[in-house]
This record gives sequence, structure tokens and C-alpha cells, in this order.
Amino acid sequence: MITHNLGYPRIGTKRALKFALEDYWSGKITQDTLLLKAKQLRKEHWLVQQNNGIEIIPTNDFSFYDQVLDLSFTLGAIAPRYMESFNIPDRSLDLYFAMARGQQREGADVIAMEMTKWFDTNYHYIVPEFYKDQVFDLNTDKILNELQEAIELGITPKPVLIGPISYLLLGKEKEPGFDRLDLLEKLLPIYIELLQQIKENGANWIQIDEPFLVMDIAKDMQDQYTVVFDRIAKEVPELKVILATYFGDLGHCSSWVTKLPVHALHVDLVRGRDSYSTVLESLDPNISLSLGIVDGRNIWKNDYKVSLKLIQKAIGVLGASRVMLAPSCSLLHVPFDLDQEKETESLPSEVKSWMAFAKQKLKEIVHLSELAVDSLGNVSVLEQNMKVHRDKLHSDLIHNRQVKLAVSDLEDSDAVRKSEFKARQSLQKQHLRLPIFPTTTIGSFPQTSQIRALRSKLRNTRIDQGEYDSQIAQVIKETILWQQQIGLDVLVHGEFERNDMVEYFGEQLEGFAFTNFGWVQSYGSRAVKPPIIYGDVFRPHPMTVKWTSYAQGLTDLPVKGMLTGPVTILQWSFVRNDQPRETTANQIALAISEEVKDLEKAGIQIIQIDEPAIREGLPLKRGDWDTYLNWAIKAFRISASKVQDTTQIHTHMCYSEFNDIIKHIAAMDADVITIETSRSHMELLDAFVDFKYPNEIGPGVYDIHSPRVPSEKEMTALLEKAACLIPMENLWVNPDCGLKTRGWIETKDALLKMVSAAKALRRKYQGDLVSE
Ligand SMILES: CN1c2c(nc(N)[nH]c2=O)NC[C@@H]1CNc1ccc(C(=O)N[C@@H](CCC(=O)N[C@@H](CCC(=O)N[C@@H](CCC(=O)O)C(=O)O)C(=O)O)C(=O)O)cc1
Ligand SMILES: N[C@@H](CCS)C(=O)O
Ligand SMILES: [Zn+2]
Repeated sequence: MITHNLGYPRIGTKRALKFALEDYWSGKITQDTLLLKAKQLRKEHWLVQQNNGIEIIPTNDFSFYDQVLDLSFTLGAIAPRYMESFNIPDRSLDLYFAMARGQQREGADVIAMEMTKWFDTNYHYIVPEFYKDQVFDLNTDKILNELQEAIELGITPKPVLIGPISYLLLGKEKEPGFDRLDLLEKLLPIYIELLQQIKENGANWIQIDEPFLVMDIAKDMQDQYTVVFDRIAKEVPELKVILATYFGDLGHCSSWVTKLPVHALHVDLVRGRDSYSTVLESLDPNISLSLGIVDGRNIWKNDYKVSLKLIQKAIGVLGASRVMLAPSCSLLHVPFDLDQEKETESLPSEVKSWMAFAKQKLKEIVHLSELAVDSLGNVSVLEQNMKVHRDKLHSDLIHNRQVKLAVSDLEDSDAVRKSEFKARQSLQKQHLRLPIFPTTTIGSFPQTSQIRALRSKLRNTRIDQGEYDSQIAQVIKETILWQQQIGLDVLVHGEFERNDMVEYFGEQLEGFAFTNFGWVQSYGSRAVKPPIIYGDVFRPHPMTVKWTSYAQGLTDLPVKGMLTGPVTILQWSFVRNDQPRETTANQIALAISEEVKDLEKAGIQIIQIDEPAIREGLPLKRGDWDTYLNWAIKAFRISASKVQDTTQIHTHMCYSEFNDIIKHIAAMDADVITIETSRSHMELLDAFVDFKYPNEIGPGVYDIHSPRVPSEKEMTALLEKAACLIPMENLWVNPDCGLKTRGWIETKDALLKMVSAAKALRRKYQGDLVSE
């Protein structure tokens, strides 16, 4: 039984790639140094896989920014704007970075490519841009160089490529008049040429990822998939193709995907087993089955007993020689190495004993392959694994009777505000006395290197809590006074004390563990450390009241309390797998609801509960949407409903398309929703307009993902557009999202302009509103 891996994390155990990239971007190191560091990382990661016993090892899973952008670059799908306005050598690394991040230099000003979520993960990819007369032009340097490096190290390489159909589907048409799938005819010859060169350069295996095969859209695409894989089989017959599907079950596509002319088909047995029997029965006799048996999306130890049953089932039908073992998907979505973590109060040894990171997962695959063919050969490994799962099941750390009772006692009325929105709105208008077009921000202000370093010093005990607190207090004070001075109407404390909007809450809630080095790439050089939900969740003490009250004490203007919502905390954590996600979401919702009540008691009149991950949590198959949305929206409402009518609840969402789910967004019944709209020139607002969204809304007028400062005129134009679409008394003025990744200079400049734009609009429309 062959073992293989689908992809390994690349940022480095201690984020070496992040630091190298950022040093290169800021001119601190040369390109040669960056390339050398990257080569060292690749070598380290390949050897870890080899030393842990994996037989076939992925290459081309390394990326300086993103693997989808890598493929665009390889295929020459480079938007004209990068070619025209730049003096960057063709196909150079700097051109690649300009595509990823935009560039303002030497008079040139070119915007970055769009970035969006990779399926239902917290990883963001760079969206390919397609044009009607799209030209593809192959550049194999990256893939072949990495292949050569791997061969020199003596590993058995398997280059990984996104499949041609998924690649096109991941992209966007940038002009009307064509469908991106029509480009398949042009793309396929280039793609095949790439495969031929890969074969000629020493690879026997190739992994072609077609994740769209688990989505509804694939149902009608049998013909296209057949054409693609027939052509590949015909033109590169010596290459052993592993067709990789992941993040879901093959469902209706099982019957024909199992007949495509490939060497092996990979299925994700963690995210869906409904079609497992069908796949086994219908698999063409020439095809092997790669079982995605170890969870690539979560950090719990594999349950060997359960896995062995699944493996035996495959062996029974196919014979061991046609079965391969692998993680369910690329290990990009889990941290590197649990061995780096010390057992601490934040990560109790018992909880640690239940976990496995990428390196440990490799070993699990190898253990399973050994146990599957000889279960007596390594009895102690199997027994140890069974003991871990027995201990976990009965652990006192997991179960809290009171929390379980509180969740089971929840009633529909716990998720409903006292009065309807219209009544609340009129009370809030009297109570808050805000002007029309009130201005606010989304919560975070720049997380400067000084703030990060301060926290680092606290962690390393180079300063004490008192010193840390007094410095945080000082920045909050300056930020409050500055917001007041420039004329913002609803202020925020700035979230300076937070390492991350989810990890910060995880650190304070019971039932959560957190790590020191559990980094997972979010996009480019940015990473997050998802907290780990292992047990019943409750709030032992208030989490945000101290800093919010401090900030409110500095001003007479309202300071908005700032919380992360239950669905986003759930979505951006590693979640326990022994109970439904809905139950865990309700536990978090109750904890957040306690915090909301405490903030209200402390005199905070406006409370924002961020839910940027609600959209991302949508199941990949439409048939599962309603179930998810019903519990997710209810969890939000539980967190937000226990307040007086006069207390104004905001929510915030970014990176989200609303068209398909607007009914559910409205059902959240937040008094105000702030959303990201500036990049799409208010297009995202259409869903709210078409639906006649009844509550108040703040469409973002300032793209915070770019260091570029928008002019007042641009913001005014966006506001004017919004004012034509949304009833004026419902409209707020704010940026797209929080400002944590921005610098102070550009932040101040942009917010001054935003306030000025709002004031001008107020002057223009004030009369209209009075006379209505
Ligand atoms: C809104 N977004 C978020 C997502 N997911 C989250 N969990 N959180 C989010 O905010 N998903 C969608 C988007 C993704 N966007 C981002 C934006 C920015 C980042 C980011 O900047 N990440 C930081 C790491 C943040 C962090 O946890 N910092 C810690 C630790 C800092 C640190 O390591 N310090 C060093 C020393 C530094 C020094 O001395 O100068 C150390 O301790 O060694 C902290 O602030 O305490 C990143 O750098 O990647 C992520 C997602
Ligand atoms: N309150 C958070 C929301 C990010 S989505 C922030 O401002 O950073
Ligand atoms: Zn946001």
C-alpha cells in the first residue's frame, strides 16, 4: 500500500518564510537571500516527510505567495496592466509580487489581483483574471527547478498542479462576452505541454487537484472532465496521474469520476463517506484508490480503529495493491509540528496528547499503512491510539454539566430582541442622537511593530503586566482623542490588546487551548494561530469590559464595544469533533451573550459583534446550506439578543458575497451591518437593495487592503451612490474593514478624508431629511 502526501505547509515552523518575504519586500535582504531561504525550507519540509516514512512526496506545493497565483504565472495568465505599466523584467519574481500585492513605485501605480477564500477554509487565494482573447504562454521554471531540487535530494517527487477545470472555475472573467470555461480548448495544449516537460524532467507521478468535483457545479461537467483526462492519458501516457478531490464527497459524480482514465483517484474520507461504497464498486479496474484518511483540516489524532475499518473495506474490494493512503487534503491548513509545543496551562498535557499537527499526521499515515496489512505487527501503536481515544471520551476536561444544561435549555425566545427593529431604531435615534450619515470605523487601528513587540516582551517576561497595560492604555487614549478630534461620531478603542480577533477570545474562554507556534497561513506572508476548542465552552470572566470601559471613560462620544461572533470564533478555530458544530456554536454564543450583557451594564451603548466568517462557513453543497444557516444565524442572535432596545447591536462582514444568503443576513436582525463594498464599487450592496434590507447599513467606502489612500472625491462618489440606493436614515459611513494591517500615516490621512466626505454629504442632504 503506497503512502503519499497531498501538500505540506510552507511558511516554516517559526514562520521563516514570512520574515524572509517581508524583509525582501522592505529591501532588507536581496533576492538571492530570499531564494536561498526558500530552498532551505523546501529541503527541510521534504526531508521531514521522507524521514517519517512517506513514499511519494509532493513538490510545487511551495509558494512565495499562493499556489493559484503560481499556476497563473506558470501559464502566463498575466493581466495586461502588469505588462504595460511596469519596468519589471518579464516573468520575474518582482512581477509575481506586483500581481499579488500591487505596486506603487517610481511613478507606477498598479493594483493587486483580487484575493478570495479557498473553498470553505481561512486560506485566501489570488483569483485568476481571464480576458476574451486570453493568451497562455508556458513558463516551467518554478516547477522544474523544484522538481530537480527534490530529485537531487533522493526523494520520490510528485509535482502538484491545480487541474485545468478547477483553475478556470477559480478565476473570473474580467470582460463581458465569454465564459471562462470556453478557454479550456486554449488552455489544454499548454497544460499538456507542462505535463510532458514534468515527465521529461524525471517525475513519474503527478497530482492533479480538481476540488470542484465535490461541488454541485461538477454534476453537469462530465463531458469536460472526460475530454481533459482522455487527452492527458493519450498525450502523456507514462505519467501516473493521481486525480485529487477533497473537502467533500463525490456524490452524484462518483459514477463517472471513477471511470476517468487516471492512475489513481483520491477521495476525502474525512469530509464525506456517503459515496464510499459506490466509489469502491464502480472504480475502473485500472484505477487505484487513494484514501484521504487523516484529517488535513483539523488537529485531532486519527482514530486508528475507525480508519482501519475503512481501509480494510477498500482492501477487501480492490486488493491492497490498489489502495493508497494520504491525508484528506493538503496539510497546508494545519500547523507544522506539535513537538514544538510545551505543555502549559494554555495547552494541558492531556489535551496535547489528543492532537496531531502536520508532522504527526505523516506518521499516522505510515502507521495506518503498516497496521492495515499487519495489525499484529505493531499492536502497541494500535493500543496506544485506542487508549488516547478512550481517555478523551471520558476526560473531565471536556465535559461541563452546567454548560450542557444551558445549551439544552435554550429557547427560541433567547434568540429574539425585545422589540422589532423599527421600534428599536426610533428609540436608538433618540438615545444616541447621532447625525445623519454617522461615521465610524470597524474596530482595529494599526497593529504596529511596536505593539506586536510589546506583546512579545510581555510573553518573554521582559516587561510585566503593569508595564504592558500602561502602554496599551496610552495608545488607546491617543487613539480615542484623535478620533474625537477629527470628528468621528462612534469611536472604537482600537483592539491594540488583541493578537488576533479570534485567538484573543479563545485565550480567555474555558474549553479552549492555544499554542505558541501553531501558525497556519492565511494569505501571502500573513498567518493566524487558530485556537483549539477541546471542551465545553464558557466564559470565566469578562473579556473586553476593562479596555472598552477605559476608552469610554475618556470621551462623551459613544465607544463601540467590539466582540467576535460565535460563528467566526468557531470557523477560525480548530473545533472538537465529538459533538455537532451547532452545539459548540451555541456554547460560544452564550459566552458572548454574557459579555454583551456586561458591556451594556458598564454603560456601553453600541456593541459590534463581528461575523466575517458566516459566508465562508457555508457548506460546499447547496443542499446543506439551510441547515447550516439556520443554526449559524441563530447562534449570532443568541449572542446579540439579551440587551435593551436602546442598545445598538452592530455586526460586520467582509470578503463576502451576499446575493445567495441575503435573507439570512437580514434574519440576523443586527441594528447596523457594516460590509466591505469599496473594491466592488458598491456592487455588493445590490443584494441589500434588491432585498429591501430593512435595517441600518454601512457600506465600506475605503479599501483597507491597500496602502493606497483614496481621495475624498472617490469616497464622496461611493457615498452618493450608496445614498441613492439606501434610505438616508439607514446609512452609515465607514471603511471596508479593520485597520490593523495599515500604517498610521495612511490611516489618518484616509479617515480625515472620510469624515470630510460624510460632512459634505450631511450638508447636502440635511434639508431633505428635515423636510421629509
Ligand atoms: C480578518 N482576517 C482574519 C482571519 N482570521 C483570523 N483568525 N483573524 C483575522 O483577523 N481571516 C480573514 C482575515 C485574514 N486577515 C489577516 C490579516 C492580518 C493577519 C496578520 O497580520 N497576522 C499576523 C500575526 C498576528 C498575531 O497573532 N500576532 C501575535 C504575535 C506576533 C509575533 O509573532 N510577534 C513576534 C515578535 C514581533 C516583534 O518583536 O516585533 C514574536 O512574538 O516572536 C501578536 O500580535 O501578539 C502575521 O504577522 O501574520 C492575519 C490575517
Ligand atoms: N473588528 C475587526 C474586524 C475584522 S474582520 C477589525 O476591525 O479588525
Ligand atoms: Zn472585516
